[in-house]
Amino acid sequence: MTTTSDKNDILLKDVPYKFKASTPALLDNRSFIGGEWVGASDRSIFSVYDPEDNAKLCDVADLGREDARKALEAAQKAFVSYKTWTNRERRGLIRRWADQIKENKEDLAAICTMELGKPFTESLGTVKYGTDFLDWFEGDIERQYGETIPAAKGNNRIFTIRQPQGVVAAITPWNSPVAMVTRKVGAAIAAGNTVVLKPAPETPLCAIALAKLFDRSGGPPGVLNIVTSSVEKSPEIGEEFTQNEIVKHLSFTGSTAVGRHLHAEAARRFIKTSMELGGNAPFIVFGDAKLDSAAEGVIASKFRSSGQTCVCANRIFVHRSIADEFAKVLEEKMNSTFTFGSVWDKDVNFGPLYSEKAFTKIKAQIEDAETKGCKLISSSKANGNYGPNFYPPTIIKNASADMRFMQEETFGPLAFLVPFDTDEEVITMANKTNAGLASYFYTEDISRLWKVAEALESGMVGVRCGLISACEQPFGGIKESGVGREGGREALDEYTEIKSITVAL
Ligand SMILES: NC(=O)c1ccc[n+]([C@@H]2O[C@H](COP(=O)([O-])OP(=O)(O)OC[C@H]3O[C@@H](n4cnc5c(N)ncnc54)[C@H](O)[C@@H]3O)[C@@H](O)[C@H]2O)c1
Ligand SMILES: N[C@@H](CC=O)C(=O)O
Repeated sequence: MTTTSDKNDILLKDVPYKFKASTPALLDNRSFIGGEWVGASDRSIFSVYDPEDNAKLCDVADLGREDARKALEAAQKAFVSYKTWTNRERRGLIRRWADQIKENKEDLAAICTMELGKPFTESLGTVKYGTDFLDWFEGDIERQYGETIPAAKGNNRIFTIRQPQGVVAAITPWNSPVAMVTRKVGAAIAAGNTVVLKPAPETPLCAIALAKLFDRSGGPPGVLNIVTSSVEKSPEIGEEFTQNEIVKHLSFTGSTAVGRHLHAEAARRFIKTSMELGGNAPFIVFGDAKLDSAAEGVIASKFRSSGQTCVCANRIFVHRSIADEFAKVLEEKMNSTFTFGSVWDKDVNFGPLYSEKAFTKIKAQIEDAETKGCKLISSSKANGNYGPNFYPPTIIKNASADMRFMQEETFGPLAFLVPFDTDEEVITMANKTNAGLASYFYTEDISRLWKVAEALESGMVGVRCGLISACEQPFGGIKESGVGREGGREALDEYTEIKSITVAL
């Protein structure tokens, strides 16, 4: 365990050399509990690294179970008065938070680029996507209606109201450190709950910055708490979240393996869960598809964030009659779309993987494909040295169903093209996975469009569209991709309890 010698040593003294923002004010390395900026009670710290060169960026407070308990208690205390706020008052808070983020979007994007390695221009897009959720919840919160239900007994009158649940414990992944926070925390707080958030150890700085902006928006102490922790200590935070009776809802986004464990632990105490887990999206190009637009769809879906999103196309099925021609069109688009270089250069739109671990995983899928005789075509423009975790956008022709990527998320920029012959065959292959998050397909045939959209086993389907993520859409999966929906009209329902009230006249 690494510790600091002095209680105040944790405070950042030097701004990390990579942080190119107008003001360093948003950058902090402490946790936020009950409105106070704090280090770990045992003073331990962990390091955050730069994905562009693996150099250390800074140390961050490494909180443990006891600190998590304090944060839950602070959230519980805050709930007592926060639950009495009217919907309009909460709406005002969400509005001010969103405005603060918009005013500081460049600084927040710079923090995202620094800790995730996302090109700065893409980070600005991700900050906008994250703020969209707050705009959406702000609009929705005053429309949380109940119902009047005709009673079977003549003298009874039944109606329903929606109430906040209490303390929400939230855990987020590294791959979308702004939007995954606002999508959860924004909905929970808009609905009247208080929150303890544990961000990913790889990208805690965006969550800390978001809490600073929440604080500046007049968020009451304890309504939002941030508990930063290392990879080693995250499981003990998870234990506290699932065992402490204060927690009424565990909202998790991350891998299916960790989600399965937390879901089972939460079930022991009947804690409500929202589980946004891994995907393995099929992307089908039928023989009648417009090849240009299908190739654009693959570029958008497969290579967004260098292939590191849960909804990225993972298995690309192409009808055999157009397979060679499609690979050519895709290669041309790939070569004309991406610009490589420093992630701080505004023209650069493709960055490194987030870590050495991610790089090792995709290398294993590449070796598997090469051993099985596949041909790899990498972007011809990626001819410089872009750092140790960089892998160029790559097409893998003639991939087959016996390869590793068919059953595991690639989470990297590898476009595996698998030929198919019939609609029935491709739907069977597309559904042959435990994941069920997103699916995509391209066709010009209206009857096929409906049949395939209904047959695909996933929570979300993109038809002639490679980018489906939006604040107004119910985002979530079926099968082992999770439970519940975030965003859309369903989001606030997820964070409220429905209560029926029967009045006898
Ligand atoms: N469905 C969605 O909306 C969605 C969105 C983004 C990412 N994801 C998925 O997330 C995964 C990538 O993220 P990751 O690598 O950070 O996932 P991960 O499951 O390893 O980690 C996610 C979070 O859980 C924490 N964690 C790990 N073990 C824990 C434990 N025992 N108790 C408590 N917390 C624990 C981590 O520190 C991190 O904060 C991919 O599978 C991706 O598909 C899903
Ligand atoms: N950021 C992604 C989620 C998965 O990684 C999205 O919302 O599209």
